[in-house]
Amino acid sequence: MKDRADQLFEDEMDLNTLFENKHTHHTNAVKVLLSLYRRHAGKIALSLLFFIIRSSPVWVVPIVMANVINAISRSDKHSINEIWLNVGISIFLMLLYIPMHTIHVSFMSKAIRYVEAGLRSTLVRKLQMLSMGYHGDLQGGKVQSKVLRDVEAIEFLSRQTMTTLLPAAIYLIGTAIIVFNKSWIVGLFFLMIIPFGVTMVYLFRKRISQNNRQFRMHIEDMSSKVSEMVEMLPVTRAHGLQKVAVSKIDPTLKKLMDQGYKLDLIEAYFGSSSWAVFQVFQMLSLAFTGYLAYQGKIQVGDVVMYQTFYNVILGSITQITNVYPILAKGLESVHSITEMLISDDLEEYSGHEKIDKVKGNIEFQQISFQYRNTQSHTLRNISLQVRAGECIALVGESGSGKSTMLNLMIGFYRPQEGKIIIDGIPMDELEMQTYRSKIAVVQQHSILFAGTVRDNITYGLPSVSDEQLWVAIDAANLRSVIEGMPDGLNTKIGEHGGSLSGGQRQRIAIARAIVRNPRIILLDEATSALDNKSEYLVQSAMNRLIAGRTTFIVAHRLSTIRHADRIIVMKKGIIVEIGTFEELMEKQEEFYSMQSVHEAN
Ligand SMILES: Nc1ncnc2c1ncn2[C@@H]1O[C@H](COP(=O)(O)OP(=O)(O)OP(=O)(O)O)[C@@H](O)[C@H]1O
Repeated sequence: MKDRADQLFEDEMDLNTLFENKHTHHTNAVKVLLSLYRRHAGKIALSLLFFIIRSSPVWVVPIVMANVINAISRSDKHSINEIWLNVGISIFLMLLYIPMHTIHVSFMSKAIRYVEAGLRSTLVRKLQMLSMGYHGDLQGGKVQSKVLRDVEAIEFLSRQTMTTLLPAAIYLIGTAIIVFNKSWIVGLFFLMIIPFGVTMVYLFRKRISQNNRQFRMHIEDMSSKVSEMVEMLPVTRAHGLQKVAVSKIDPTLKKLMDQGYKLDLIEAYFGSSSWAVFQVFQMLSLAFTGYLAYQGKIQVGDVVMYQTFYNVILGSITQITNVYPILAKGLESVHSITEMLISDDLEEYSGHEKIDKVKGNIEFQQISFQYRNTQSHTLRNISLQVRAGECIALVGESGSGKSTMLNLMIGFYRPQEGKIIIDGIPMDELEMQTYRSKIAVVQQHSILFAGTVRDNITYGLPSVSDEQLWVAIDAANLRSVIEGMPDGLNTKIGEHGGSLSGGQRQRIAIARAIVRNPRIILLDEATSALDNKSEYLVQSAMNRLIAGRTTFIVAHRLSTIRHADRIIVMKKGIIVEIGTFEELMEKQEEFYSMQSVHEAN
């Protein structure tokens, strides 16, 4: 039973609705960021309020300094108590900084952390909703880069906005108000710097954001190449192709390095130019207020005060301009994530009809199917009726469309023409999650994850008793293997099942299927040769799995083909023959010739 608090947290974390209404691919990154933070507006307002209180020394201290200097320089007009009072107020405000700053950070951090966790969780949810076609197009590394790197950049952007940008803006506005109150001539002089800052940001803005976009693309490219390289590692080593593999990555790294260097240079040029311009202005300001004091228009202490205020204004503008490149980088990441979150390339089927008991009758009606980005149809005009409990072997040359048939049955892809009907209900109307919970898929390369043997077998099932588990394990011929493991069912297996043999991995996948008690089984029989004993163990486990259930097997072994109720022979996306083993052998056509080639080999 899920905790109520957990459920509330989960609901709050799901930001998908925020992106659902946006059908444009040019969503403004700033707007997206604002909508992300909208639900935390209260926390941010409180955080800023405490920030203003904690920052009060910035404005009070220069006034105190001026008061003290003026009191000293005109001691005939001021009492010594003024000095004590001024210093006392400053010290009080400085001590107040400690609690006020902590409260300010705690409100801010809550808002940022929520958005960060919310974005990650929304991305993960979206990944589960996107179609298999989308995942096919997108390389794995890119997804990782979005979930890890881009969310981090957005967190950094938020943090910079709240710890640098907004504070600098508050300092700037607060100080300007005080200076204008004291002397509008000095105020006007100070404000002359602002147009300079704005012009500078504008000039650099375009170049920096273009460079950032290119840099991000290079990083995504690199991470997908590296993950591809890691995946290919066994093949690469086995063929002694290490040099080739490395040389495929080097040019990408070089491009990334060049682009990064270009970016650093632009940022350096941007930073140094603004520094120099502002320093010159500071000297001009000293000359200006010094001149006013010389003329007797302001007091000596005021020169110090204005100079300090000038530094605050200068510091704020420098901070705002310096933080711009970081903001640009973060906004680029917002853009990258938005791309994925607004994608409407969702799961192909969205029917609502739940079937409680799947019997396993399957009908293909005139199916034609073409993968996206391909020129021709992978399946053409497929019609087939399968009774519940029947075992169908799919055979045919490589690329003839056997795995595609299985993919269509799982509902990964939707045929452009024709219908698939399950127990009389068209797949379009079916609620996919309940339907799929009645299907078991055993692939050629059994996908295992890092975790215990038990977790791998019961994957995703809420409650499986030990008794049910052992029945499945026995049926999959795994008892002796598991009993021989150091921690039995709780033994950890490495990622992708690295510590198990091929046959053992297949049998774990078979146990995973058996424990689900599916009505429809889709099997991609492993082509890799197992030794006789292992083959026997896998085969007998498989026979127990498929007994009495509708089964489709992409079959490579003669024993499997022989025992199937019907064999479907495929060629270039169409069904060329259907029949039992004996019938097809008697016909002496496609299947017969395939078998003779097979035997000759
Ligand atoms: N995701 C995909 N996108 C584009 N084309 C694909 C995709 N998957 C498969 N194809 C193409 O569809 C055709 C049929 O592939 P399929 O995997 O169904 O064949 P198969 O009969 O199972 O082959 P094999 O026995 O080699 O596994 C092939 O030409 C293949 O290149």
